[in-house]
Amino acid sequence: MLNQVYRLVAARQFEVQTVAETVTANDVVVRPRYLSVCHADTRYFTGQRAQAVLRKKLPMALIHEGVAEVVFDPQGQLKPGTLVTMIPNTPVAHDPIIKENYLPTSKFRSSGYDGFMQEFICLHRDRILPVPREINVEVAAFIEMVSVGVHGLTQLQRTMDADQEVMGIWGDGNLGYITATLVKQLFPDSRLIVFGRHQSKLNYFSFADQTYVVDHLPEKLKVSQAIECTGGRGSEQAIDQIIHHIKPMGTIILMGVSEEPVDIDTRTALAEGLTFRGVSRSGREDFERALQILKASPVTRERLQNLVGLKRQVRSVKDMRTFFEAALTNYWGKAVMEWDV
Ligand SMILES: NC(=O)C1=CN([C@@H]2O[C@H](COP(=O)(O)OP(=O)(O)OC[C@H]3O[C@@H](n4cnc5c(N)ncnc54)[C@H](OP(=O)(O)O)[C@@H]3O)[C@@H](O)[C@H]2O)C=CC1
Ligand SMILES: O=C(CO)[C@H](O)[C@H](O)COP(=O)(O)O
Ligand SMILES: [Zn+2]
Repeated sequence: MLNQVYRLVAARQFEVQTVAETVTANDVVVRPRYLSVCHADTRYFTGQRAQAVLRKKLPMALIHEGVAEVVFDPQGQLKPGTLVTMIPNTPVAHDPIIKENYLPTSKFRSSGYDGFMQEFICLHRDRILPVPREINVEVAAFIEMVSVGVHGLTQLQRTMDADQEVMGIWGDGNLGYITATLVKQLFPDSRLIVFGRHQSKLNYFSFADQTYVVDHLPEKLKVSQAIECTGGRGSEQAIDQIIHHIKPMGTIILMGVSEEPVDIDTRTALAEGLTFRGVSRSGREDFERALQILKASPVTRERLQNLVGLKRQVRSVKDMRTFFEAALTNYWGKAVMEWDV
């Protein structure tokens, strides 16, 4: 099969390249319909990664969040037109202990391997899952980020002590919002507090029990467990604040990505017996759990609909660049492309 792949070749520059691909009986060919932008993609688009990283990874098709429709299933199990979510992590090995998203051999799309900005995508059949009809296509575009939130909270459940009284989320952006909606489903009896930098963004978290702008925290405020969803330079301040506002022996889930190493007050972390758990990406089981939650919970679907911040049709290489530029200045929510190339 000859495929058109839309690759980032240098900062802010996309090019179409024709690639010959072999479709085996274990694959399914899909056509992307709606694609959603992650911070990881904008870091490549703007050339924010280290030069050595860019040299190694580009040219590469961006995007690892998206929904597609089936074009051809060699086994005839999936009908053409079936809406599917695509799992960007592609494991090439199995380990009884290490999850697929932490295996160094796994290939992750739009991080060294071509992402979803393609005419067709040929995926192994275990890398797609049908999307229940209850889920709106724009929300379906960012199921991957929902699955990362699910993975983070699953890891929290496996690590934390018995105290579920107050869950604290640091970060008032996309990941913070998604994780907050999931906390309401997975920890229904807990109080949810969201900590952010912008009152105008915190206003969207109307379902949280409390929100705070981070420069006005009551000294005595304590959370039982904490989830960091800030990333970038903000994560140092967030981690420091978490260390000083979490109860002894609490667990801190770290999800934000920082280009530079950040300082951590280990003296206090040691004295209070804190646990830090890094969480990155997700695997098939997290996608399955995310789909179950979305199917079963109309209120979660409604809340996630509020996260669609920018939606535009993309039909050409020129549109791709214009869309990414618009995504960079989009203040609230996910930027979703209606992929029509
Ligand atoms: N682990 C994983 O697998 C994944 C990680 N990520 C990462 O998560 C991070 C967040 O992504 P996303 O939500 O899309 O980004 P957003 O920019 O939408 O959200 C981050 C928000 O956190 C705010 N913030 C910054 N510093 C603090 C602070 N100290 N306390 C509270 N809030 C703060 C930011 O404000 P301001 O803009 O003013 O700085 C911004 O509003 C990124 O680094 C992204 O790469 C994303 C997906 C998956
Ligand atoms: O967004 C993510 C998962 O959804 C990850 O943060 C992303 O994959 C990290 O990749 P990279 O190392 O290329 O920045
Ligand atoms: Zn991502």
